[in-house]
Amino acid sequence: MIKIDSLYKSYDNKEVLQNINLSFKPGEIHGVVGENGAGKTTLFRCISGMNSFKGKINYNKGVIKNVIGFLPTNPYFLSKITGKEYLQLVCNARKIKLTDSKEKNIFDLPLNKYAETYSTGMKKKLALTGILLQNNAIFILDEPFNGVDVHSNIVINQVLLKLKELNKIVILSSHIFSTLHETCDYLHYLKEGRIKKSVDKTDFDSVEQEMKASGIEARIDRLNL
Ligand SMILES: Nc1ncnc2c1ncn2[C@@H]1O[C@H](COP(=O)(O)OP(=O)(O)OP(=O)(O)O)[C@@H](O)[C@H]1O
Repeated sequence: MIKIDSLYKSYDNKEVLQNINLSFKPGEIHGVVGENGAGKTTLFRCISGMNSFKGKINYNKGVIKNVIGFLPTNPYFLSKITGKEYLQLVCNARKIKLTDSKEKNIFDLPLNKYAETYSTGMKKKLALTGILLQNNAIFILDEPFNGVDVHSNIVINQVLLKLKELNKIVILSSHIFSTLHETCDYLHYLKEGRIKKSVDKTDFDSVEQEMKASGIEARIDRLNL
């Protein structure tokens, strides 16, 4: 289990996460939702050990960074590295033997091409394949569905459910409620750096309504259409 207690994070004296208290158990899929700039990526970076923070993040089964697969919103690849070489590299990092990259290429990516030349969606799928091959215990997926085609979205949905079945901890962000409904067990609504609401599946609609209602009409009125 991952347990976050009283987490605070500031950038240049500006507090972007305040008093975050959350726990994530194996076999659970958690969605983190919130407007742009609410702090989702910052929270993910803190959990992954990429950001410093105040407070506690404990994992009862060892060191998080050794067992975590983090999928960034926009994965970045070194130049002159093919998709196949990238998969080899991430497997080497975990001392995992990659025997047949062709068979593991579930998104039918052009593995012999340089990864930096891939489209946005292809880059995301390559990075996701990489963390799946690493056999991680924890998956943090920052907008996994964004920029990915419909068929791949269905594959990712199925992958998430498989990870749940395998007792992994999965934490993701998305702005697409229908997808969250299909995959997540819990939703955490982050607003201006604070958890405004945490709900289980039976209450997802209330979060959706609350997010949609937050000032939409007043904003549109300002345009004087
Ligand atoms: N490296 C940084 N330096 C300074 N401020 C940052 C940095 N990264 C993020 N921020 C600020 O922290 C706040 C939270 O950003 P974050 O990227 O975590 O939001 P988010 O919820 O992931 O947004 P989005 O939905 O647009 O991806 C924002 O106000 C952002 O401007």
